[in-house]
Amino acid sequence: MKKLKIAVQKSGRLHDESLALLKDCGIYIDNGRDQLKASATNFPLEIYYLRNGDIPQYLKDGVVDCAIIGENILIEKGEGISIAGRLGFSKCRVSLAVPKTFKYTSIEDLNGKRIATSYPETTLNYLKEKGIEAELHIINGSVEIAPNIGLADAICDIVSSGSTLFKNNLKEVEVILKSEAVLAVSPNISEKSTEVLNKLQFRIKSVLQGRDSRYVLLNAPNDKIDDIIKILPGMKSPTLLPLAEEGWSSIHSVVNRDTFWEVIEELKEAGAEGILVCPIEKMIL
Ligand SMILES: Nc1ncnc2c1ncn2[C@@H]1O[C@H](COP(=O)(O)OP(=O)(O)OP(=O)(O)O)[C@@H](O)[C@H]1O
Ligand SMILES: O=P(O)(O)OC[C@H]1O[C@H](OP(=O)(O)OP(=O)(O)O)[C@H](O)[C@@H]1O
Ligand SMILES: [Mg+2]
Repeated sequence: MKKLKIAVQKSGRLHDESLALLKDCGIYIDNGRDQLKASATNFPLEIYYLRNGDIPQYLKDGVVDCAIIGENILIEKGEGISIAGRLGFSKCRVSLAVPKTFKYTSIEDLNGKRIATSYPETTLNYLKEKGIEAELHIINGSVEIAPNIGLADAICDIVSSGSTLFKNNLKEVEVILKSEAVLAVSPNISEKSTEVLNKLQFRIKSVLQGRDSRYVLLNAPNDKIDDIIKILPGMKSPTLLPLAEEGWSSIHSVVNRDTFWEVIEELKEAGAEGILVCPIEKMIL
């Protein structure tokens, strides 16, 4: 089978979780730490370790078929590259920020100002859309320092927890876009490689659905079953099994990770006992 070429960030914020995702997909990679290229031993996949910022060009040129990349980089320079799926990690936003002392009331306040950024296209497009003209200073890192050293009046950069802005006496004033890691696909991918990509995507989806869900098992007296089942959605409907003790049953179901504490409280109130919550490795709907 033809090998699918996938780009993964060589080092940085996306690297570890990208490899963990492939591992959870059951893909084993023959790895030397400083290798630029590696092969999976049990799946037709070749991994290219590249810089996140360089990956769009490799996708456009068809050097790689697909990539795990920050969505914000695709928005900046990924024209023509499609997104096959969102991966749920490296969540952040690209925002405009100004010094805390700047009396900011609206985007109009940035007219004629100097803005430092590593994302010139994203910044310019946003300003253009709002009818604002500003002078851009393109820098590759430590953008948040620019206002403090007199290089710019404002910045446009990645914000996650906000602690870098806070440490540099800046405040976020406009969110331009939200981003997370995505699976991006080259416009030049071949039909044969698309077949492998579809298999990979199926595995990724099963892993992500599993990560988002919890398997819940509980015991309940039979006269409480109807009330409990109303609380539990399940994949199709909850599983119901009789316990050895007469008049009792075991109920199994799948609950969303983000809501399961609330669901557990409701279940207890409805008469559930001995509740177990287990992780799900893969979930295929
Ligand atoms: N603080 C953060 N919190 C969450 N996600 C982030 C954060 N900073 C960056 N990201 C996301 O992770 C991606 C990679 O960031 P990182 O700083 O590791 O590399 P980079 O500077 O974009 O790239 P390169 O690999 O080219 O050096 C970004 O494009 C963004 O999508
Ligand atoms: O809101 P926060 O949680 O503080 O995160 C935001 C910071 O994270 C990123 O930098 P990173 O740590 O990746 O350093 P880099 O500039 O070397 O890429 C980004 O460029 C911001 O500076
Ligand atoms: Mg960074």
